[in-house]
Amino acid sequence: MEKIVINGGKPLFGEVTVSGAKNAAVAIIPAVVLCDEPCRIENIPNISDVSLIANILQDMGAMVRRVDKNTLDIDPRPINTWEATHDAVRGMRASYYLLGALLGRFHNAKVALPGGCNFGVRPIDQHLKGFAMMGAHNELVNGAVIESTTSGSFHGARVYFDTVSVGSTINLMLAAVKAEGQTILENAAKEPHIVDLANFLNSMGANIRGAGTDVIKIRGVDYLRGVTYSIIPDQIEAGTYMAAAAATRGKITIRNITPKHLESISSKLMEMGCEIEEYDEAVIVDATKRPLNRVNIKTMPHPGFPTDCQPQFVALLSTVKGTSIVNESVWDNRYQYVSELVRMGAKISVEGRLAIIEGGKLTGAPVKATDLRAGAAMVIAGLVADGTTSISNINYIERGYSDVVTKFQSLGADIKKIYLPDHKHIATTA
Ligand SMILES: CC(=O)N[C@H]1[C@@H](OP(=O)(O)OP(=O)(O)OC[C@H]2O[C@@H](n3ccc(=O)[nH]c3=O)[C@H](O)[C@@H]2O)O[C@H](CO)[C@@H](O)[C@@H]1O
Ligand SMILES: C=C(OP(=O)(O)O)C(=O)O
Repeated sequence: MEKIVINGGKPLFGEVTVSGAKNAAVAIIPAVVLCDEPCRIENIPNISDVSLIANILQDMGAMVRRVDKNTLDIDPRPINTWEATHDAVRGMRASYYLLGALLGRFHNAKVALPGGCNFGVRPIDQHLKGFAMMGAHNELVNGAVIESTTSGSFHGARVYFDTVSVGSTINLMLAAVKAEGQTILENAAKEPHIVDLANFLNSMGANIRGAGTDVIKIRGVDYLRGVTYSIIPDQIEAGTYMAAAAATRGKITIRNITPKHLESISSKLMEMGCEIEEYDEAVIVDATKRPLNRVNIKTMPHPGFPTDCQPQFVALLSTVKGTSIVNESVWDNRYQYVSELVRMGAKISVEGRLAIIEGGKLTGAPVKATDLRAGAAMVIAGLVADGTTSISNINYIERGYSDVVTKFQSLGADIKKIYLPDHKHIATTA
């Protein structure tokens, strides 16, 4: 078993470089399935979700070659199946993008239901509604696999999403890129990774307009050429380091970022009393100047405050005097980690979608990562807490954070990863 162990209480100082965005990488890699030539993808984060989706493509016949730690060459031409039903597919959320990509390429797809972080129910009704409007017949097989089939014709459609959904917007873009005619997506999500995916597809010859607004128009094309493409910086990883700098009352420079993607996070930190200096591709967060203020936060689809930074900011607010209220408006059940922060002395009560946080002192404790960003929240709490925090289930953290231990070490944190022998059952004799 592996754990992250932190001796807390040291403010962070120095510089850290953000990796490529997880949620862009895990959409762009399956999008390569639609391409008619090989592609090179750069600035790929070194995380387990990327390895998993790359392995899934390889199992389907794609030639995948790791050029270096952050670059993948993918030749999708040898893929000769529209089935992805093995266990790895269930190991991550974004594997459901294979539904849109395979429908787009083969007009048929059979893909296992996805996994990903557990926030209660994560429905895919809007994805399936869109595929059906484009001519697919969707069936849930044995409660575990979605089979989407067509009689050959797969065409554009006007799809109005009942809810703003990142996954459905991406999946429908993938399905529509090579479909016959025009697809119009209304009430579409506007996250930076949606724009990145559209830029990637357009660089290959797709015809997508409006990504980043709530109406996206896609005219189907016949051929997508191979390209070299570099993934955008990770907004959420950047937001995590920003929260960590504030929580430890430190001052850090975060490089390889897009300031525009961080506006909701920067403005919340400024409201708390942090000083933020923005450059073209860097941001400095300075929390050394004055005591921080309590704030309220409501998570929203982009450009609102991202739900994927909610746990990290709850950890930060647990250290800030006064009562802060966080309203999680995207997910029904994204506070499962709160009981772990409470072990560390945080005073948080959860009422439905609200977390009410009474800021104070944190003390090191053994805690677990209950999901990816919950794990990041434990790291932030551990960096602030008096004493030692050990975090288990760090495989969740490694789903989405490249080199998290070395990056925090470079900011002066006393943090390390340890390997513990697995507990063996010792047989007893009568
Ligand atoms: C791999 C990836 O990019 N994951 C992100 C993606 O997840 P994901 O794409 O799964 O999240 P969505 O944006 O689709 O979900 C947003 C809301 O819409 C609801 N919904 C979604 C689809 C659907 O068919 N029906 C429906 O009701 C969900 O229950 C949720 O309440 O966006 C989330 C919201 O920013 C982030 O937390 C995840 O990190
Ligand atoms: C929830 C997340 O990821 P996923 O949708 O892949 O579970 C996340 O990145 O915070």
